[in-house]
Amino acid sequence: MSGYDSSPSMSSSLSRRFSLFEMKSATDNFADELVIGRGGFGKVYKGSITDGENITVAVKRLNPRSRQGAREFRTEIEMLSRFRYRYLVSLIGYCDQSEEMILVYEYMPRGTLADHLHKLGKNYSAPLPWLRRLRICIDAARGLDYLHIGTSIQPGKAIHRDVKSSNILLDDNWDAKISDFGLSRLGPEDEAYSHVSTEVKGTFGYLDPEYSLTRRLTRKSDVYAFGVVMLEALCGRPAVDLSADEEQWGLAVWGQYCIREGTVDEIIDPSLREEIRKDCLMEFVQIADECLHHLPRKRPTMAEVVVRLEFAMAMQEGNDSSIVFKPVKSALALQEQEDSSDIVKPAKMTRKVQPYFSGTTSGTIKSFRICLIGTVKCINLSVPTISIKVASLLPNFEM
Ligand SMILES: Nc1ncnc2c1ncn2[C@@H]1O[C@H](COP(=O)(O)OP(=O)(O)OP(=O)(O)O)[C@@H](O)[C@H]1O
Repeated sequence: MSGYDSSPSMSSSLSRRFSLFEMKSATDNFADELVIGRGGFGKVYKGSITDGENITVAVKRLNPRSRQGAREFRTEIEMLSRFRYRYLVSLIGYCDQSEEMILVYEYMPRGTLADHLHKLGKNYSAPLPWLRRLRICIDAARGLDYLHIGTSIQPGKAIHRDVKSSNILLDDNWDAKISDFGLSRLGPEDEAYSHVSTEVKGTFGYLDPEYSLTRRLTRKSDVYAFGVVMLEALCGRPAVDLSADEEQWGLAVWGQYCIREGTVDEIIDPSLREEIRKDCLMEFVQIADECLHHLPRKRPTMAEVVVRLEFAMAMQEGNDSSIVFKPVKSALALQEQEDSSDIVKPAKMTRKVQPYFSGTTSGTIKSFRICLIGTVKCINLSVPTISIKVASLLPNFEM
């Protein structure tokens, strides 16, 4: 029996149900040469199915022994059958036969935003130009806005809960789409700040501190994570970098500190310095800073983020030739400078990770690195699902 109960309400007429035989022939019996990626819940293969014509697909084979995986498998099908939009990756179908749980997606040939930002030199030779990064951010923001609010034709009302650069996929035209809905939640129905109480889930480096503390999940937790993605795009740094100096381990805190100190130039991706217009950079940095505000209600909605990113893009595309890089402070930073209690200063961290909050909760850390600072040793762990005492990798705040 499969770990997934495929009641008729679960499967959508829009998603095709494949047999295991079809999945094996699509992936040459799950051949290793066809593996294009690995996530915490299994391998992803490049495959081919026929539906009148040959279609290239991405086949995600989940670990059948993972109970958590079974839940996420069901959620992914429910969400992607309900929400269909050009900025969300499309689910073509699924297979739930003989203990197997397999998802079939449209194939995204240019991989993930994370690949292009953090795997330069491996699969990708040239850094992404600034305009492309901006467009990718706008596409991803549109996808999230749709998920949060929907359109007049199709209401949204969901929270993604695992927004990160490795869940932003890129197609042939560099159009970006949000993927990985296994952790997402439906609701709440009404205004942006209403919440649902849930176990704390997500990925370190992107977790909204307020959600981590209170378990009150709102759309603003996605906005926070999106702010981290924006900083990644600007800086070319991962959300958590344990090989950096201790005060720079968490990009969210480090980035905000630099924004408020007017030292963004220290962390901006060097390949972008000649490209970014000052006014565009100011706007971009200000949006990111607001997305990362410690109070969820002070963060913008994704709809506002879309509009403002489009504005930033218009600035970048303007004809004015004053493309200069100068350190900037966001308006928010300037406004809050008056209130010193709001200024976040990353303190020098002690060697051991400081708990930013505590409490036993279930975290889906699908893969992370433990780096022994000062040595070159890195251990890659892949843990399907674990229960943890949550300790954020963010440094302590000096108040
Ligand atoms: N639709 C797709 N088209 C092309 N490649 C894909 C697609 N979906 C996933 N991949 C590749 O497979 C990799 C693993 O994806 P997956 O969603 O399983 O894990 P992840 O999001 O990277 O990590 P995790 O889900 O564990 O947090 C991705 O990084 C990407 O390279």
